[in-house]
Amino acid sequence: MTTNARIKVAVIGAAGRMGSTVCRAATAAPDLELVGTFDLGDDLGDLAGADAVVEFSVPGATLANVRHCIERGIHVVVGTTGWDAAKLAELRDALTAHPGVGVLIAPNFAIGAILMMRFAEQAARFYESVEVIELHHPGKVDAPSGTAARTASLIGAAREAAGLGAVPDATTLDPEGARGARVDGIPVHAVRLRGLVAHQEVLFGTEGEQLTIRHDSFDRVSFMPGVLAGIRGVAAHPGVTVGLEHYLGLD
Ligand SMILES: NC(=O)C1=CN([C@@H]2O[C@H](COP(=O)(O)OP(=O)(O)OC[C@H]3O[C@@H](n4cnc5c(N)ncnc54)[C@H](OP(=O)(O)O)[C@@H]3O)[C@@H](O)[C@H]2O)C=CC1
Ligand SMILES: O=C(O)C1=N[C@H](C(=O)O)C[C@H](O)C1
Repeated sequence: MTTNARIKVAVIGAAGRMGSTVCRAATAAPDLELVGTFDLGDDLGDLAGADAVVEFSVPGATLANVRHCIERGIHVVVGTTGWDAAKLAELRDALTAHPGVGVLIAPNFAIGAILMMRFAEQAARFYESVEVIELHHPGKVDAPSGTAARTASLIGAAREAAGLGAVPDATTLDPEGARGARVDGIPVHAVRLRGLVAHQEVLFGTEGEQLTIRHDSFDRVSFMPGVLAGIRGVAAHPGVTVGLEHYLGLD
């Protein structure tokens, strides 16, 4: 009888809302072994000999943490937000010396959120108007959410490919910024409300009809199947992958 070795996993940001949930999920998974937990101020060292690290910290710290892993040849599954084009370029640069290392950057690990982004991308070319509303718990430090930014970018690219122009909007007077942020030309609005976890609506409009695509994460366990799929798949995906959909056959 052959027994497969368990994947050794360490978690950075382990004391946080997501990190602590990942620790429980990894401990419960029979094919994973939680070997190390790290948080702010801890020496990451050799990350307790982990094969793969899960990183859920803060946007200002994630690049340095991921670099630390890459330099030690350790695969990384990243959920932390704030990965703009400049940070991704630095990451790709760091990986050139470690071509066998896999890094997954996933703006959202919930399967429904991944499908929401895909459906929004598909719908984009059919509608003149679109707006993204993201709604989160008030402990969230970044706005707009990584999911909303990614959704808007995907919609923006799909609109451009379809030859659609700017979304119609006659606003010329908005001293308080009531029309929200713009990401790749798409209006994005952020709500912070006690009691919420992570939610998003994508509103599409054209003459005489509206399409609303909505996803709700009511509990952080919603992210765990995706995180575990990331841990199990990351070694087989060397280089940088943005979006768990590429591990799920959705690309
Ligand atoms: N991709 C996805 O599916 C999801 C992504 N997220 C993202 O994950 C990130 C974390 O979210 P959440 O768990 O709610 O946040 P929390 O604030 O609850 O957790 C972050 C943890 O990281 C710690 N931390 C801060 N700085 C460092 C550092 N330099 N090194 C290691 N740890 C550090 C914090 O410590 P301290 O509190 O002492 O500062 C805290 O314990 C956010 O960017 C969020 O947007 C969240 C949910 C799902
Ligand atoms: O901070 C959160 O909670 C979440 N962050 C991610 C984001 O910014 O998109 C994913 C999810 O929305 C929960």
